[in-house]
Amino acid sequence: MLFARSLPICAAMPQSQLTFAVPKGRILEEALPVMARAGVVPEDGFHDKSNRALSFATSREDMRMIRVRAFDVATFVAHGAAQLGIVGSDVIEEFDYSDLYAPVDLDIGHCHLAVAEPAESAGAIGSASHLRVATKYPNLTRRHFERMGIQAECVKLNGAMELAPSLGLAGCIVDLVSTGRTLKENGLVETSRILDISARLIVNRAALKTDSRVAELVEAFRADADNRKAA
Ligand SMILES: Nc1ncnc2c1ncn2[C@@H]1O[C@H](COP(=O)(O)OP(=O)(O)OP(=O)(O)O)[C@@H](O)[C@H]1O
Ligand SMILES: O=P(O)(O)OC[C@H]1O[C@H](OP(=O)(O)OP(=O)(O)O)[C@H](O)[C@@H]1O
Repeated sequence: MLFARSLPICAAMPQSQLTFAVPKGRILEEALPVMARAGVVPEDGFHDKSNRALSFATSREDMRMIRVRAFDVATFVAHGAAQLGIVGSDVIEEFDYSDLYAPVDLDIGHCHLAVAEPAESAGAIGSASHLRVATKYPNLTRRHFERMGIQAECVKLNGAMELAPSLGLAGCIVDLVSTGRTLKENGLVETSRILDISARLIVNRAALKTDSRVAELVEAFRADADNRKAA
């Protein structure tokens, strides 16, 4: 305590490292140019697919980039382990973390969350009072069906949801759709659209309040998004 009080206040004190979390899959390709325009470029090793490192230096000395699963981006940022991140609004809505703030819609990673049923019995769930649903999004799914007065029992899967109805695991699925090809090729049809999705810049609320670099980055991403909208 005595030591902390006697520390001199020095303007040139080194700043702590910022951590920027990005999802490792499909959003990444679209996110990298957006990040570059905001002044954040990962080191060359980031693009090497055989590289097993998860944390990378960036063009900013005071920032590293971590590459994690999409759902984990929100977890790292909400807990303050990363100050900033990019993630789909599906993930933000599913978790609903109070410490997470999503100030900029990046207008990339567009898709939507939908209910899909077997083509041969499409519409059948409308009359059910209880349903078994395969999904990666149990919270959004329960909320959606509650609004319809249907109790949804969710079977949590992490991928290949489309297999569940034909194998008797669930009556329908709630999953992401972009081209619709996966549904079609697996004998399913979309019967209800739940949520339109795009990728967002997310920040930890406490970091935004206490670190001016976070607020500056939010402004840089916002200016870029506004420029693209105006173009
Ligand atoms: N067709 C699509 N299918 C899945 N996600 C899509 C699609 N189109 C856009 N997205 C967005 O991409 C996000 C997934 O991002 P990404 O693939 O980069 O993460 P990931 O870490 O590889 O995901 P996972 O945890 O499934 O491995 C979704 O949360 C969604 O917001
Ligand atoms: O409408 P489409 O363009 O066909 O895209 C939708 C598919 O893409 C996603 O899966 P992904 O490829 O991310 O694999 P996953 O099943 O492992 O999540 C999603 O879960 C759908 O299965």
